[in-house]
Amino acid sequence: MAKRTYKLAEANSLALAPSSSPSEASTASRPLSLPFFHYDLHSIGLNHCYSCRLGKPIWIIRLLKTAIADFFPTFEASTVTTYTVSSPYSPTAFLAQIENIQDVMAVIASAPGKVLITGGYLVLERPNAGIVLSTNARFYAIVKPIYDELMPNSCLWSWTDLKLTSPQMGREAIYKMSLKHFTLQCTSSESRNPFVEYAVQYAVAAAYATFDNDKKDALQKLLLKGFDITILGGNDFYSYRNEIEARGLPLTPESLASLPPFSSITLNSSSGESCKPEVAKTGLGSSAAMTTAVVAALLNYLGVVNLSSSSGAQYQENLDVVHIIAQMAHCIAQGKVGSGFDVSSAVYGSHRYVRFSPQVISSAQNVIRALPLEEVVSDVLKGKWDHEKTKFSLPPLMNLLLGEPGTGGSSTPSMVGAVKKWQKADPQNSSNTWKQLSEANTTLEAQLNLLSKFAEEYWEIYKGVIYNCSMYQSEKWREQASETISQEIVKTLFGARDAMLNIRFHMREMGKAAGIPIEPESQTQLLDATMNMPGVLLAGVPGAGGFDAVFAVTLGDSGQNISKAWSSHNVLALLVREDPRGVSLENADPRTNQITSGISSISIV
Ligand SMILES: Nc1ncnc2c1ncn2[C@@H]1O[C@H](COP(=O)(O)OP(=O)(O)O)[C@@H](O)[C@H]1O
Ligand SMILES: C[C@@](O)(CCOP(=O)(O)OP(=O)(O)O)CC(=O)O
Repeated sequence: MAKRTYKLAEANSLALAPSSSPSEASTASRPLSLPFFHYDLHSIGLNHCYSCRLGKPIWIIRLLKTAIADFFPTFEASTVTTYTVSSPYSPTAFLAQIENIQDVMAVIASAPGKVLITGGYLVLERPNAGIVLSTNARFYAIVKPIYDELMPNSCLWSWTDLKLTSPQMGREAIYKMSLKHFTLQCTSSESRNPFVEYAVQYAVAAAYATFDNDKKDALQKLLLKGFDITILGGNDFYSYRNEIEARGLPLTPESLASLPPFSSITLNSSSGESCKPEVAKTGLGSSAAMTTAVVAALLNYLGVVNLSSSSGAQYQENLDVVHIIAQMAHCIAQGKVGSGFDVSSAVYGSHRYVRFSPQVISSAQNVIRALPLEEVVSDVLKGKWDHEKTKFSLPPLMNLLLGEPGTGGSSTPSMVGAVKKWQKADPQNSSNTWKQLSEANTTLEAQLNLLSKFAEEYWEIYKGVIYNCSMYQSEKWREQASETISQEIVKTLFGARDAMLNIRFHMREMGKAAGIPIEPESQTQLLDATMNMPGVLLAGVPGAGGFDAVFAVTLGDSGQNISKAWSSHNVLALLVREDPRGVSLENADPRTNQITSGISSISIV
């Protein structure tokens, strides 16, 4: 066969597009010029990896083969003798990644990060609602057995092994888990991860609580093989401003895109800055997405739920089980029952949320438990979960944009504590502010829903208005509308803007009264400047506010210009966008996808 070179057209899409020459192929759409390596997979020993995995093809080979087979339906493995790849990974790094990535037994689940655009603080109390958008930032959990075979006599053991790896934090913790009480003992001295620890305990207890005796025997065997759990958070969850500055790169999304996937996480120094959390984060809800991904992967692995077909009533019931176990684990690990919107969006995706009544998980909160964990979990599973989730998404042709003004974020629990203290100390003024905030939140939601309705009923007119307005500052929008429907649409755009301005005003008042920086002065200046940029509908501080990344809702294609304008304000536009998908199972280790998308060409000889 003649040597031919193909370009991998899209990240993660395995479609192969012919390219005219190898040199053209190797410059395929990479954001920044990284060093490229060209090598033949056989020469770096990939054949060996291929054959030593009990005859099971490892992902990379399988994916490459699928890609090639798609292109040449008659392709057979034996007809290809050489795969040459061009990749930003050196041969050693490529192999090291691949060695990490295999195993047919592995269950991989992912859950999204979120942005709470309305309802910060209020959503803590029923029946206030919050609008939460899930994002394309995803957290992954990979669960597989530690041992392929059961050890002799292992059926007599009452402990199993748990290994938890967080490569981005350089952490690995080893535990022993009691199969009787589901307690965990950390046998390595590494720092612990309470979110994952509770996720494991509750997921295993949920399996015992729901299985009949036959299934319990099989469960016991599976548990005795141990759990090997790897957690990986997408770069979007973390702040990389310092790295970008240290590398001398511009503060742009392109620089962010040039970072290796699943980069190491920067820890904030604990030099007395009480407002700074442990990890330098963007505020997308990493702990909730992590807990949800681990719970979903484990519940699937153990056979409690089956998320592999994503429709129907059974699927919804399965999601509800993941939601309950993830809420329990997240609340107990955090040491407080928050509103739960972040776990809810990690499970269900974008929606309008009303919290669950906190007493539904009170039996899990009793430190001195009279009941075995299995019964506690069973109780909570059967409890009256009264949270509400209503479909919500941004109106068409509108985009979510996030900008990071500083680095490191704020600590939410201390801000919530301050607001609660103010509510107690000044009940009258605080309830007044809450009432006005609640009205403004409702108005914004209504205006956005109305815009979606206009899009549905008058698509062409809607599209025209949005694209026209996307090019101008809001003060020029009225000039863009000549007839009644267009004028109504523009009026609704202003309705949404005004509601947001109201929300911001009352959030600032609340911050001043409670003595905390909900919309600090620096953010006010940034948000005012942003709302005056062409094509910006609205901007605000998400969730609890503070120094986390700010959000903007932009019209049409104006986002790119806003990223540039932010860059000149020393604000880093993130790569995050709205993605309404909630928790899901994945076909492959995300690091494999990154490898295949990092390969710009394959030459077949
Ligand atoms: N990749 C990771 N590996 C291990 N733990 C992580 C990882 N990402 C986040 N965490 C945990 O989650 C915590 C941050 O969660 P949280 O305070 O809820 O922030 P966020 O605003 O992102 O939700 C971190 O302090 C850490 O304990
Ligand atoms: C104050 C809140 O209503 C919203 C907090 O919103 P954030 O989005 O700031 O949350 P974290 O991910 O915990 O930082 C508290 C709550 O509802 O839990």
